[in-house]
Amino acid sequence: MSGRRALHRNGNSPEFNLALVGALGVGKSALTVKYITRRFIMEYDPDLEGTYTKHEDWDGQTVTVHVMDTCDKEDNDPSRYLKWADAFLVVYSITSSQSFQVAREYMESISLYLKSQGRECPVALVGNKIDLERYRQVNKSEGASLATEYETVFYETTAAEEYELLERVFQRIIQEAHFDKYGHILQPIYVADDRPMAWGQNNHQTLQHHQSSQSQLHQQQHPTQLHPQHRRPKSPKGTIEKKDEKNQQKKTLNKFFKIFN
Ligand SMILES: Nc1nc2c(ncn2[C@@H]2O[C@H](COP(=O)(O)OP(=O)(O)OP(=O)(O)O)[C@@H](O)[C@H]2O)c(=O)[nH]1
Repeated sequence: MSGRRALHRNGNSPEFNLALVGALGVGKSALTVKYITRRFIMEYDPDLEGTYTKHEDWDGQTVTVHVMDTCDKEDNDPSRYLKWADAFLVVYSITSSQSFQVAREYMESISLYLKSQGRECPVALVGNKIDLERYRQVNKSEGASLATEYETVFYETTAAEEYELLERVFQRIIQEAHFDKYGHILQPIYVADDRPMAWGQNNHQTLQHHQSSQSQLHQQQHPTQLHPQHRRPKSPKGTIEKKDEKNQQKKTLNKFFKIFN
């Protein structure tokens, strides 16, 4: 093994706050718990808002991910998660057109909030419950087009089936959040011939495992995912040099995603 590893710039362990938002019943709790525990649990208290933490081993370093399963009620102030989050997953259920409308409203309000703060932040639009295809009310193309409108990535997934189906959603958003927060790419481990290998021991992934899950996911991803330069270009911060450097790194990031897809 060549041991080409990314060293974290400031020596601290990367840490991210991800907020899942969306209408009631779309599966925010199910996705959160599945990501944290790899288990699908059928019922949750609908009024319970919780934050869960997972430590992942990426490229030999511990990445700490805090996930907030939000529960918006009329009198709740959304700034609790808008201020807190480094990245957002806007979730709807493919079996509910109404939840898709709510997702649209979330996309708009998050976008307005970030603009008002001069912030850039990764957002992913996630259509959940694809195991319930026969009850589908929201076409994949509608999801893709909403994501394109807001220049975000788009996934369809399910909390009820293979862990890998949703793992990729979280991994992608974590990688983007890492790039935005720390300015460099969280790299996978490399083997001697420079091919990506496992993402980390705690992820229990082998190359073969990873490739098969990626090929499944490829079917479900919107093409803009493979071309990050086509999305989220708004409100760049910092100097032009910094921007160029970031663009260069984004291209590299893009290359990694191509490798995995
Ligand atoms: N078949 C299927 N059911 C799911 C999936 N995700 C969630 N569910 C079910 O949908 C229902 C609502 O899921 P929750 O995770 O509670 O949804 P939520 O978005 O957290 O909504 P609240 O708990 O009401 O805030 C539960 O009965 C889950 O078991 C999925 O991917 N597939």
